[in-house]
Amino acid sequence: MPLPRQVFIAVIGAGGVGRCFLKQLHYLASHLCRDSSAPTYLSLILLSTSKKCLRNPDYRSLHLDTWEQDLAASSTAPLSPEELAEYLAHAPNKVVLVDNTSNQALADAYPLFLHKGISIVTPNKKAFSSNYDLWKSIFSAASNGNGHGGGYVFHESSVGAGLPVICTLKELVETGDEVRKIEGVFSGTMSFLFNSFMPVGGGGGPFSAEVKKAKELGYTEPDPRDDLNGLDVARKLTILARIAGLEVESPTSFPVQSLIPKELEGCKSGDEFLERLGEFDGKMEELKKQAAAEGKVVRFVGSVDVAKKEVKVGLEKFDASHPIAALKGSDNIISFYTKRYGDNPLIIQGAGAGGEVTAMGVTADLIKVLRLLH
Ligand SMILES: NC(=O)C1=CN([C@@H]2O[C@H](COP(=O)(O)OP(=O)(O)OC[C@H]3O[C@@H](n4cnc5c(N)ncnc54)[C@H](OP(=O)(O)O)[C@@H]3O)[C@@H](O)[C@H]2O)C=CC1
Ligand SMILES: N[C@@H](CC=O)C(=O)O
Ligand code: NA
Repeated sequence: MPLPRQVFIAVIGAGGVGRCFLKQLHYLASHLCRDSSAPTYLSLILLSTSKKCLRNPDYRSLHLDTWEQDLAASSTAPLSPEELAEYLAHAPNKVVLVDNTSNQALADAYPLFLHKGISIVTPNKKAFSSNYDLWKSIFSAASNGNGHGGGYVFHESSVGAGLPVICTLKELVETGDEVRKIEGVFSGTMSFLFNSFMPVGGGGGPFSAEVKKAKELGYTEPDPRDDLNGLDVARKLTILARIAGLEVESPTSFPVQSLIPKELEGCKSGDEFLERLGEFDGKMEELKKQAAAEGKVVRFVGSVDVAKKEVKVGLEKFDASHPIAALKGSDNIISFYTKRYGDNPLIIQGAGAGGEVTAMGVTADLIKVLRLLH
């Protein structure tokens, strides 16, 4: 007999973000079940990486305190998205799927999960920034705002990690403000790279060494080339532009500046790319010198001009006194220019990458779904 107000959780991906999410889920589950007035029991019923899967055939709970050893000991292969949807659709309680991967096939299956009443929370940008048809299928299958029995979907951490970027933009739009322009630094990796390699006042180590550091710190995409080619920022701007009402077809349908040297475009793997990147440190030093000669620094930025229907992504020079030049660490800064806010934009700033802050956005989205399910 299922416990009252029990919700099943299936987690795909246990990397930098996934393992922080599992820790936060453990905290949340133990707090929610102690609420004597309305306890909610969260049960982890499936956990999968690209190589292994952990699940009990009768949907019995997995152990949140020993998942790592249990997963390592498992010899069960991961399910395909279709098998996963089937398995979760037959669960005797409501299910929330937590996609902590950057997998496109799983993202393509979101409409299938939602149609089956399975809710989704995720930091994965792929579903919301690929072709516009997928975006439409996801939001017509989801119950968000139209309550027709599908699951709910939330993806706050797909832009600005845990920073409240998507919910803020949605509230501006839903309350009738006119969003005119969104601009800023949207990549934790790019922010870290340029803040460290080209700090205001001079100094900074070789560019390639900072790229390796950003990967070690868990800021980059699984393959750091997805950050350096500008596509990660282009995906985030595609998501924001769509929420602001622009029908952007894909993240490659507007100008995106890539920092991948032409000679390294053919690298077979991210590791080969990282090994050879040092050969191009001289070019980045040149860029730094040119900007310094004008008393400026270079930063990787993006913008959505809603009125002009223009999106762009690339390098720009900034005076040392500009707030973008003064960012630290992996900070993002995102400015919303709207009719209500006039010339003084609404600004959101803070860490834009990292396991804990990204998982926080995912866990907060899970809490939003739990409130809607009950
Ligand atoms: N890191 C960050 O700061 C931020 C990340 N994000 C997004 O969060 C997501 C996760 O990022 P991060 O944790 O850093 O990435 P990692 O590479 O550290 O982890 C990815 C995890 O997903 C698993 N995985 C990949 N493909 C599949 C698949 N087909 N089936 C099951 N599991 C799969 C991997 O399995 P295996 O262990 O077997 O390789 C791994 O456990 C990405 O979409 C990223 O864009 C968003 C905001 C910030
Ligand atoms: N690789 C991304 C992670 C968050 O989306 C970044 O660096 O911003
Ligand atoms: Na966010």
